[in-house]
Amino acid sequence: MNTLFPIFVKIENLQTLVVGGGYVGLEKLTALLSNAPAASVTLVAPDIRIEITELAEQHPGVTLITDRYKAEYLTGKDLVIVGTNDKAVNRQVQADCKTRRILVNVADTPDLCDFYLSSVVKKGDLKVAISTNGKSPTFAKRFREVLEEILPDSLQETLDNLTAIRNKLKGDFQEKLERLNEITKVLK
Ligand SMILES: C[C@@]1(CC(=O)O)c2cc3[nH]c(cc4nc(cc5[nH]c(cc(n2)[C@H]1CCC(=O)O)[C@@](C)(CC(=O)O)[C@@H]5CCC(=O)O)C(CC(=O)O)=C4CCC(=O)O)c(CCC(=O)O)c3CC(=O)O
Ligand SMILES: NC(=O)C1=CN([C@@H]2O[C@H](COP(=O)(O)OP(=O)(O)OC[C@H]3O[C@@H](n4cnc5c(N)ncnc54)[C@H](O)[C@@H]3O)[C@@H](O)[C@H]2O)C=CC1
Repeated sequence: MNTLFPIFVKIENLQTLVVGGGYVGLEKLTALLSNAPAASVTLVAPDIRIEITELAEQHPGVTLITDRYKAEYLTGKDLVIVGTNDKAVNRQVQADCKTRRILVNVADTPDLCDFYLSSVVKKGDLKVAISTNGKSPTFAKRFREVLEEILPDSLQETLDNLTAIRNKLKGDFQEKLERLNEITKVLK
C-alpha cells in the first residue's frame, strides 16, 4: 500500500539544510530552487561542486558552508536533505533530525526518509507532483516528460479565467461550488 501523503510545501517559509555538496547535493538544491528561487537553503559539505557555488551566486537565499556536518548546523532548521557519500554521516544526520523532530530526507536510503522529493510538472500555476512510492524515480522522470508534452500552454489562460469567475461568483459556498463544477464539466 502506498501511504505517502502528498502536500505542497511553501518552502520559502522554511529553513532548509542540505548536507552533501556532490551530485546529489546539486540535484536536490536544483530541485528546491527551480520551484522556489528565493528559498532559504544552507548547504554544508567539505567539498562543494562548482555548479553549486554558481547556483549560490545566483540565489541570495543560499548559504554555503565548507565544513563537515556537525549537529549544530541543525539549529533553526525545519527540513533537512542529506546526500553525502558517507553512509555513517547520513545515518547520524537522520538520527540527529529525529531527536529534534526535524523532517529529513536521506536521498539514497528510502527507509530513513520522512518524505520523498517528487518529479514536478509545471505549466503556469499548475503543478503536478509524481511519486512512484520510491519504486522507480526514472519512471517518475519519464512520466513527467509525458505530462509536460501533453499539457497545453493555454492551460494558464484557463486557470486565469477560472480564477476571475471564482472571484466574481456571488452566493454561498454551495452555490459557488455547483456553478464552478458546471462550468468545468467540459474538462472531464
Ligand atoms: C526514494 C527517493 C528519495 C529522494 O531522493 O527523495 C529516491 C531514491 C533514490 N534515487 C535513486 C536514483 C535515481 N534518482 C533519480 C532521479 C530522481 N529521484 C527522485 C526522487 C527519489 N529518489 C525519491 C523517490 C521518488 C518516487 O517516489 O518515485 C526525483 C523524482 C526527484 C528529485 O530527486 O528531485 C528525481 C527525478 C526528477 C525528474 O527528473 O523529474 C535517477 C534518474 C536521473 O537522475 O535521471 C536515479 C538513477 C536511476 C535509478 O536508480 O532509478 C536511488 C539509487 C541510488 C544508488 O543507486 O546509489 C535511490 C535510493 C533507492 O532507491 O534505494
Ligand atoms: N537519491 C539519489 O537520487 C541518488 C543517490 N546516490 C547516492 O548518494 C550518495 C552521494 O552521491 P554523490 O553526490 O554522487 O557523491 P559525491 O562524491 O559527488 O559527493 C559526496 C559529497 O558528500 C560530502 N561529504 C562527505 N562527508 C561529509 C560530511 N561529513 N559532512 C558533509 N558532507 C560530507 C562531500 O564533501 C561531497 O560534497 C552516494 O552514496 C550515492 O550512492 C546516487 C545517485 C542518485
